[in-house]
Amino acid sequence: MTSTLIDLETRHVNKHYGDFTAVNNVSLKIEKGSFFSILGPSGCGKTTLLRMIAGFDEPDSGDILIQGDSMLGVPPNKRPANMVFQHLALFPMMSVAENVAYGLKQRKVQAAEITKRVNNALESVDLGDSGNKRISQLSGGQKQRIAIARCLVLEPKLLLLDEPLGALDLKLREHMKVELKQMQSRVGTTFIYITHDQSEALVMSNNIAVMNKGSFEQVGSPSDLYYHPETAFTAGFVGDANQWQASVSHIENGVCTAKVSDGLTLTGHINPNDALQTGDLVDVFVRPEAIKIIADHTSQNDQQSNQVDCIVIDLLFNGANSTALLKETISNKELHVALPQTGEYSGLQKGQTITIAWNPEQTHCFKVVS
Ligand SMILES: Nc1ncnc2c1ncn2[C@@H]1O[C@H](COP(=O)(O)OP(=O)(O)OP(=O)(O)O)[C@@H](O)[C@H]1O
Repeated sequence: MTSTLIDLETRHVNKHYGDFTAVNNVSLKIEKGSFFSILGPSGCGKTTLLRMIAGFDEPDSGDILIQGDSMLGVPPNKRPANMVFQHLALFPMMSVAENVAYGLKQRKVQAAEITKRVNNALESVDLGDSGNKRISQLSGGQKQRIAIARCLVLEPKLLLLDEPLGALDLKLREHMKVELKQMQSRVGTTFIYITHDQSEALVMSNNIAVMNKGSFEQVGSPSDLYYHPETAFTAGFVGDANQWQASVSHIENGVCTAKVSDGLTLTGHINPNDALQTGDLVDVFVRPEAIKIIADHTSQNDQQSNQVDCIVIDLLFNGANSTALLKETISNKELHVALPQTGEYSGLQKGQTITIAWNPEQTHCFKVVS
């Protein structure tokens, strides 16, 4: 039986700045050769965690192991990990190849070996023909790839990437997402990528840790996090969602019915980790693509669960991601509904009243913790 190799393990890692807890009891295991992202809002502790993995900061307690060896007290340059920063520090006076060779020269590697490894590293980032160029001759995305090649040439076990696409414009960022994912699977090095951008994390990663206020909320594959969020924070942060707060009136077989204060009734799946009781408040989440427009306005005196009349406020065209902005007529809440590209709803008009509905299976309810 083959056992999975773990490249990085953190055990109950904590980091405080005075009274403030920046990283709170974080334990994780990252498999060799995977693309792992740490996703969370600004200030949640991502960079602090990555800096401890790289060795720029030490944890107050807990342990960090790379391929089974504790890294406590090991300086950054002695760890088999390299870090790519958002603002790269390429040397403008050197050629591309000299930039990539820099770390190997510092390590006194022989000239012929340096040439071979630099060429391989440039090939791996698809810039095999750019060795003689000046840094100023490269585009933003090419510079970012050189920064990665400069780390890959040192053959680290872990490549740590701190929001490396943050400084690029939107179009280039979209392009680089795909490039980075392909590059990682080509070289096979374990990538640990931190970002506040959920679409970057979803597109590139094998696994993602969602981080909030110094702790991990959930670790899982992109589709796990998207379809089976385990906390309200994950449901709201990963992907788009419509959200209500409602009071639970009935519980049966893992499903609850809850009423929004103005009368809208919602039915959805209860988070298995919540010990929910009648009368509790729940946050209820429904994805825009889970909602169906079931009819032109049908006047209903008897409101059914997960069904409501809405007025079309606006149609937000964004190619395949087009949505309708609606206002539901019971609580006046604004909702986003995905518009399928089949042309099904092409006749929709601003100001029109329609009826929408959605399935309890695609509705997630989380107990509000006061
Ligand atoms: N050296 C420090 N001294 C005091 N507080 C710090 C220090 N470094 C970070 N912090 C605080 O710790 C928290 C986490 O910071 P960190 O940089 O890890 O967040 P982040 O998730 O990477 O955010 P961003 O996406 O904005 O970079 C923040 O509230 C920050 O103000």
